[in-house]
Amino acid sequence: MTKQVDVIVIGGGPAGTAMASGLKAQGKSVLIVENDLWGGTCPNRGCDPKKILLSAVEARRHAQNLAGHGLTGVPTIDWPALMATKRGYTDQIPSGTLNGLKAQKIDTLHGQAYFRADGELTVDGEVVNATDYVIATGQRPSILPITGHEYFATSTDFLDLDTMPSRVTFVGGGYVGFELATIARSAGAEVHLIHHNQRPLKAFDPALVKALMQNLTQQGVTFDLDVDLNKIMQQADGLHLTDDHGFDLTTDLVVCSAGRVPNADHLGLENVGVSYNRHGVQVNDHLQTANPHIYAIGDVSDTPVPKLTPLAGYEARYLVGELTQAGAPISYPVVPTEVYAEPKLAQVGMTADQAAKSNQYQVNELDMTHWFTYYRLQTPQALAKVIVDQQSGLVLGASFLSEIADELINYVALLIDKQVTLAELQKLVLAYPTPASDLQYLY
Ligand SMILES: Cc1cc2nc3c(=O)[nH]c(=O)nc-3n(C[C@H](O)[C@H](O)[C@H](O)COP(=O)(O)OP(=O)(O)OC[C@H]3O[C@@H](n4cnc5c(N)ncnc54)[C@H](O)[C@@H]3O)c2cc1C
Ligand SMILES: NC(=O)c1ccc[n+]([C@@H]2O[C@H](COP(=O)([O-])OP(=O)(O)OC[C@H]3O[C@@H](n4cnc5c(N)ncnc54)[C@H](O)[C@@H]3O)[C@@H](O)[C@H]2O)c1
Repeated sequence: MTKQVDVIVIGGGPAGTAMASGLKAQGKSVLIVENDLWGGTCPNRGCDPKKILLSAVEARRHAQNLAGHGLTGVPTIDWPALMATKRGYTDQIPSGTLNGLKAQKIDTLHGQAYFRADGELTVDGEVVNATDYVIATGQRPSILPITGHEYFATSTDFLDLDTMPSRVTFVGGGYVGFELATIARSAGAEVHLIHHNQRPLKAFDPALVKALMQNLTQQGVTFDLDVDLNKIMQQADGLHLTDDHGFDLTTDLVVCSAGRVPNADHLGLENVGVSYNRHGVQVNDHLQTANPHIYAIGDVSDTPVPKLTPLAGYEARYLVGELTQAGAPISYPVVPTEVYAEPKLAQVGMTADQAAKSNQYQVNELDMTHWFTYYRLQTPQALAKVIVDQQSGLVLGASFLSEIADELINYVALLIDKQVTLAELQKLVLAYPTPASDLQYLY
C-alpha cells in the first residue's frame, strides 16, 4: 500500500532532522528518508569529527606557545588514540539520530529517494506520497576531473584515517584545505596545499589570509600557489602530482578540497519541474522550488548564504513556519564564518574592503598581539579589523585572526544583530579577564 503523509523530508542531516522534528511538533505527519548515515555530514564527517581532531591540535599548539614560558616540551599527537576518541563520538551518531527520530514518532525510511513523477516519490522503488516535499540532501565533495582523479581522497576519508601518512597534499585552498592541512601538519605529516591562483580563502580579508598563511608556513605547511594540477600518477615512491608547467610533487595521500557539489543530480528533479545548478536547487525567497509542493533547505539549496550547519537549522525553522502558516519571505541575520586553522580566521558582516568604498565607515585595524589575553597565551599573532559606522557608532563587521577568534566573532555577531552601539558597549560590565571583556578595547 502506498504510504501517504503530510510532508516527506529527503535527507537526514541537520536540515532534514530539524525540519522533521519541527513539523512533527506542529502536529504534521512526517516521513524522513536517508540513504546513508543518519545525522548527515556535520556530526558524521564534517564539523564535529573535525573539531574533535582539532582539540588535540589546539592543546598541542597552546603547549608549543607556552614552551619556555612555564611549560617544557611539546606533546605529540597520538593519531590512533585521537581517531579512537573521534570514533567514540561518531560511531553512535547514526543510531542515536535514528532513535531520536523514532522517539518523536517520526516515520523513517532508509534508502535512495527519487521523484518518479509529480506527487510520486520512490524510496528504493517503494512509492511514498505526501502533500509537500522538502529536499535536504546536502552536498558531497567534488572531485576534480583530472587524469588520475581516482587517486583523490576526500575530507570524509581524511577524517577517518587509521594512520597519518608521512606526506599529505590538499588540492584547493578553502575551508576544508586549510583546516585539514592544520590537523595533518600538527599530527606530524609533511603537508602541501595546492591552490590554482594567488587567493586562497577569497571570501576572507586578504591581509589576514596572508598572515594566516605566514603562520602556517612557519609551522611547516608548504603552499603551492598558481598550480593548476592536471595529473596524478601512482609510482613506486608515491603519488606524483603534476601540472603543465613543471610542477612535480610526490605525496602519499592527496585530498581533493576544491569545493562541494549539491546532491541534486540523482533525485529525478527533471520529472517534477525542479531545476538546479552547481550552487544547488533553485528556490524563491520562501525556499520553494518551481514546483509549489517541493521545497529545498540547507546545503543543497541555492540561497545567498554560506553552506553551514547553523543555516541548515535556520532554514528548517523558517520552513516549518511556512508549512504550518505561510508568512514573510526568509531573511537572514548576519552570518559569522570561521576557518578553524592555527590560528583561527573569522569574519562577520561588512569587510574592510567593502567599508573602504565609503567614508561613512571607520575601519579599526588592531594588532592585539601584546594585549594581556594574548601575552598570557603567548600567541605569535593576533590581528583584528573592526568596521564601525562613523555616525551611529554601530558595529557593522569584523575580521579576526587569533587563537580565540571563534569566541570574539560570535560576540560581534550579537552586537551587530542587536544593534549595540559603541557607547552602549562601554556601559556593560563583563567578567574580566576574558575574551568578552576585550570587546571594550576593540574600538
Ligand atoms: C569537512 C567539513 C567540515 C565542516 N565544518 C563545518 C563547521 O565547522 N561549521 C559549520 O557550520 N559547517 C561545517 N561544515 C558544513 C556542514 O557540515 C553542512 O553545512 C551541514 O551538514 C549541512 O546540513 P544539511 O542537512 O543541509 O546537509 P547534510 O548534512 O549533508 O545532510 C544531507 C543528508 O541527505 C542525505 N541524502 C543525500 N541524497 C539523498 C537521497 N537521494 N535520498 C535520501 N537521502 C539523501 C545524505 O546522505 C545526508 O545524510 C563542514 C563540512 C565538511 C565537509
Ligand atoms: N569551518 C567551517 O565552517 C567549514 C569547514 C569546512 C567546510 N565548510 C563548508 O563546506 C564547504 C566546502 O568547503 P571546501 O573547502 O571544500 O570548499 P570552498 O569552496 O570553501 O573552497 C574550495 C577552494 O578550492 C579552490 N579550487 C577550486 N578548483 C581548484 C583547482 N582546480 N585547483 C586548486 N584549487 C581549486 C577554490 O578556489 C576554493 O578556494 C564550504 O564552503 C563551507 O560551506 C565549512
